[in-house]
Amino acid sequence: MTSHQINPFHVAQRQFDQAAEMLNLPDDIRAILRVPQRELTVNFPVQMDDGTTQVFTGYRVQHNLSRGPVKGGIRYHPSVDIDEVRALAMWMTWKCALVNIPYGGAKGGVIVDPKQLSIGELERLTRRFATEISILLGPEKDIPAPDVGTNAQVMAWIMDTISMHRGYTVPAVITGKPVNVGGSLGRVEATGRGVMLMVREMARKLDWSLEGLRIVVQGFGNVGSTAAYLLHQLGCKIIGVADASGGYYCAHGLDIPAMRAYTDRQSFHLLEGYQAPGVERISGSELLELECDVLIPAALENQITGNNAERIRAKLIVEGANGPTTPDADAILGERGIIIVPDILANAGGVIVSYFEWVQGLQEFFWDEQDINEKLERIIVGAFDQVYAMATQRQIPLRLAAYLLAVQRVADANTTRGVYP
Ligand SMILES: NC(=O)C1=CN([C@@H]2O[C@H](COP(=O)(O)OP(=O)(O)OC[C@H]3O[C@@H](n4cnc5c(N)ncnc54)[C@H](OP(=O)(O)O)[C@@H]3O)[C@@H](O)[C@H]2O)C=CC1
Ligand SMILES: O=C(O)CCC(=O)C(=O)O
Repeated sequence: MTSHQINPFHVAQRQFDQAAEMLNLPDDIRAILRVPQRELTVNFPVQMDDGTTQVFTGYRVQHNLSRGPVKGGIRYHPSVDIDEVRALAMWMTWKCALVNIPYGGAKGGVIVDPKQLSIGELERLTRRFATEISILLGPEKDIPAPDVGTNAQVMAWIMDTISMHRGYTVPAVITGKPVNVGGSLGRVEATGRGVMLMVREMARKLDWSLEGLRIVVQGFGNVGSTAAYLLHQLGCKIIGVADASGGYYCAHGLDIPAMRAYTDRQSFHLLEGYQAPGVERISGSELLELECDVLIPAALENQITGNNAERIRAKLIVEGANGPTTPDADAILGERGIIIVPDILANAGGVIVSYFEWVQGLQEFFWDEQDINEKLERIIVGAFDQVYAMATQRQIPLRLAAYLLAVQRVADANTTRGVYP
């Protein structure tokens, strides 16, 4: 099966089923948690620059609302489909529960390649999509954020659109906004910062020095490029990075600040065309299979599967992306002794600082960046310690330990609230 044929929702359900079985969850709770609570599909028109009208399809899925309003990003990508959004929404539920912030999980997406749109088309698409899903949104109901293909500017348009409908500014309806319209300091870097902290914590457990640690990063967008940059600053050697255009490899370590400066100058932040002495072009699959200490998948789902898991030569995988490793690959990597810090922990830095942004927006009192980074570190390292302790005590993989903790919390909230009548 190729990575495109693996259904992410089936993957998410398999992961849940394994945890539910080990937790011995009652059948009714299993049935509730196995599927999303609410799903909205919208088909909406957008006027294109050439005067034609195109109809786009988008989704907002709310997986579980038992622990609070739902939270999760909005993705713009040609391969978005309802099952991908369902999976991403379910993973958000577990992620928020694992780091113990008062949210359920949601996700949204539009089937579109944002690179093919003009800035005006992107704004019109965003405002129309926001209007279509606005029946679900609100600071007390559902709070979106950025994901693949969206950014702070897109969040600002969504906030502005919802505010236009309400007749007053509603900053807490969305997070990941620019700082000048109520965004939080530290949010842009938060997911990559969390990934960096997870590499640091796992290195401590393994007694590895960060100096010279050989790291490969797949995906050079918000998450991948920030993680690469922060780890480079700590003295790690980033030997390979890739975006959708392919990979870049240098055994002595890539100049990550220069690569970030290069992508900042390109439209859509692409690496395509980057050249430097000693840097080799390699394919995306070669990049994943490079010999290294740490592999950080930070692009899309289903990158490490039953097809390539035998060829992965990292000692540690820290999942910046959601769902980059399938259960078949998990089993193979586990047998080979490769440790995985799972997505619902490793990339939780983003939603943690989104939580801070929401709180700051609701109270209209803003914190400084040091305060935010310290709070982020305390929460994500605290969650790591809990997961690591459980995994060690029960001799199970970190992913399973994370699921046992998270799923139990969500199940408990569901049970405490009760099923009416
Ligand atoms: N943004 C956030 O706060 C959070 C994001 N995540 C997850 O992190 C992952 C990345 O998100 P984010 O960084 O925000 O997204 P971006 O859109 O900022 O970046 C995505 C990156 O992945 C690259 N990419 C896409 N397809 C491939 C491929 N086949 N091989 C290699 N690289 C590829 C893109 O390349 P190109 O530009 O060439 O298309 C781009 O560099 C996703 O799984 C997302 O769900 C998780 C938690 C929070
Ligand atoms: O910041 C958020 O609210 C959610 C980010 C997100 O989509 C994710 O963690 O996958």
